[in-house]
Amino acid sequence: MRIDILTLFPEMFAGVLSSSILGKAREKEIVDFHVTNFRDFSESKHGTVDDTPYGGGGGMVLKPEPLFRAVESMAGEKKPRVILMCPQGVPYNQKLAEELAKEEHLVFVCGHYEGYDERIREHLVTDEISIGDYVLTGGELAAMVVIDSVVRLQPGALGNQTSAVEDSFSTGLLEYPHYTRPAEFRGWRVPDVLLSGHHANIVKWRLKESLRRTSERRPDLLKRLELTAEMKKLLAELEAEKKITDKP
Ligand SMILES: C[S@@+](CC[C@H](N)C(=O)[O-])C[C@H]1O[C@@H](n2cnc3c(N)ncnc32)[C@H](O)[C@@H]1O
Repeated sequence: MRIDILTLFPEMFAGVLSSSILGKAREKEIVDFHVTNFRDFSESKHGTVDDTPYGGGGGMVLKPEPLFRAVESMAGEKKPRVILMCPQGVPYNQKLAEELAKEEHLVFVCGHYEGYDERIREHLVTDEISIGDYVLTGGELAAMVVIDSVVRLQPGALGNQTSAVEDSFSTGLLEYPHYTRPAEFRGWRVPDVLLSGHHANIVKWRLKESLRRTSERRPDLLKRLELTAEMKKLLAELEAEKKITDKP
């Protein structure tokens, strides 16, 4: 997979793209990152990339020419998916991460200042993504969030460390709790089933705890999920347990 990042602050990416899973994915040639300062594509000799808004008002607006020229310089047989990081975009989630992870080439456009010339939205980008209902100073941190979540889904990126299949959201549920050694710490014991070595019981316990956690923390996720017969049974068990503990 190739990932291009168009930014006015390329230095922000150095640590993130060379560390941990992303750094290893790059070393293993699973992903190829290209970070470009789109100021280099400015038509003005001073490298101007922004201007005041037509109609007046505060803040500066990113001009269309540098970003169009930067994207158009990426000659390739297939047109890349060009993603504008933007608080007005589609809310980002794991489903979208999985969809983007299948692409061969992604281009991230990181904005700054007040916003973009609307023609960038209308005629250059294919997607607009928001990482949440809050406003950042620039699109760089938002792009890093999306890139991290997409790269870790590439085959081989996580090595044999772990699998993304059971992660929260991939299954439609929040993940079950984890424990490691020691089996007892300050009097708090690891659930017996995890020490039992009984694989089928462990699988069942994990599913039940995933359901418990999701129904407690994110009931909205449960509502969207197509429940299997086993899930329904486990949810009924959880409900019965709740009734017992709720008793005065
Ligand atoms: C200060 S913000 C501009 C906000 C804009 N005036 C608005 O109200 O929509 C500057 C840049 O940060 C990025 N940004 C800010 N919040 C974001 C979010 N929640 N998700 C993705 N990108 C964001 C975008 O690239 C945006 O162009």
